[in-house]
Amino acid sequence: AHSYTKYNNWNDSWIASISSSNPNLISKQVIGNTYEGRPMTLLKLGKKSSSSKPAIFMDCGIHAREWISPAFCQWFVKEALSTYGSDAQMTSLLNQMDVYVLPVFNIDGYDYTHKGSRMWRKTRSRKSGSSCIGADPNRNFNAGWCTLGASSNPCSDTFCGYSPESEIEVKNVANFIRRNKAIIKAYITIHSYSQLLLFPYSYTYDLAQHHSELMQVAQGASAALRSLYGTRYTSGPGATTIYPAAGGSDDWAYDLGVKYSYTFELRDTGRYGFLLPESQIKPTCEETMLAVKYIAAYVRKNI
Ligand SMILES: Nc1ncc(C[C@H](C[SeH])C(=O)O)cc1Cl
Ligand SMILES: [Zn+2]
Ligand SMILES: [Zn+2]
Ligand SMILES: [Zn+2]
Ligand SMILES: [Zn+2]
Ligand SMILES: [Zn+2]
Repeated sequence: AHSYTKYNNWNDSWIASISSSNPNLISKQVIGNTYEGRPMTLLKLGKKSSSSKPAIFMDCGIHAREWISPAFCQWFVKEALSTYGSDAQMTSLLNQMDVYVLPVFNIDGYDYTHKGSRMWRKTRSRKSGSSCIGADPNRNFNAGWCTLGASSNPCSDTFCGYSPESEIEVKNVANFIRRNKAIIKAYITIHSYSQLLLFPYSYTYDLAQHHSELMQVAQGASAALRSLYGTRYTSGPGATTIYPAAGGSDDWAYDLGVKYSYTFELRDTGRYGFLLPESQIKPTCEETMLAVKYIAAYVRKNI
């Protein structure tokens, strides 16, 4: 059975049940399949409307071993549906915008961490000529592709792929965002761990055009997050806040024109790392809800 306070392996039973639970607020669409043929189902949250509303796109599970990430996307969907009508921020958000949620980006890799090696990070694609498997989806986007902080060695955990968007999962998501870039006002991608709120750029030390605004919003979101349990986050551009690296989804979305583009690195700071205990799922998700709702509210007021 499904539990929001356990790490569930990917299975479309939750997707199927949650996406049919409230036709006025949630629907689903498959944006393509993974390398191993699993459907990438995108959930669309928002008050049903005949015309398309401005939207936020959020993905989880780009990196297979970062289990708290998909747990958060599931939590967000549950909270959105259960607090719509009672929570003012969530009600306004879903009335005025749509929120697209991709609960698990890298399904093949995520499934492999349950059945194979827990510390797997990449996709599970195979190419003749190499015995090594997969590429790092967050080095495979067409944003300074493979220029720094990535490897062209297929056996590396940060292998950038054979070309930009060579990974079908990356291609599927990039296509959806490209097709909908007129309505997508914000991109949020959830990772772990380190407790960071990152924004462009990672592929260069140059400051983004909207650096000061992005920093302001990040600091507000981190403060909202800290207000619940005191969890401390560091905000800043990826290059100086974590490490310089190219091919990331946030940089790509930003350069496409999605101004509010953020990467979350959730709990913790290294004690458990990727193996965050299930006892921390609830507190981590509740505090992160505050940060995501802060960003969403800011975007909504600045459409
Ligand atoms: N644009 C980016 N934004 C964030 C990060 C950090 C994540 C942390 Se898991 C990664 O290494 O892929 C990396 C890049 Cl390349
Ligand atoms: Zn389940
Ligand atoms: Zn499992
Ligand atoms: Zn990651
Ligand atoms: Zn990480
Ligand atoms: Zn809650």
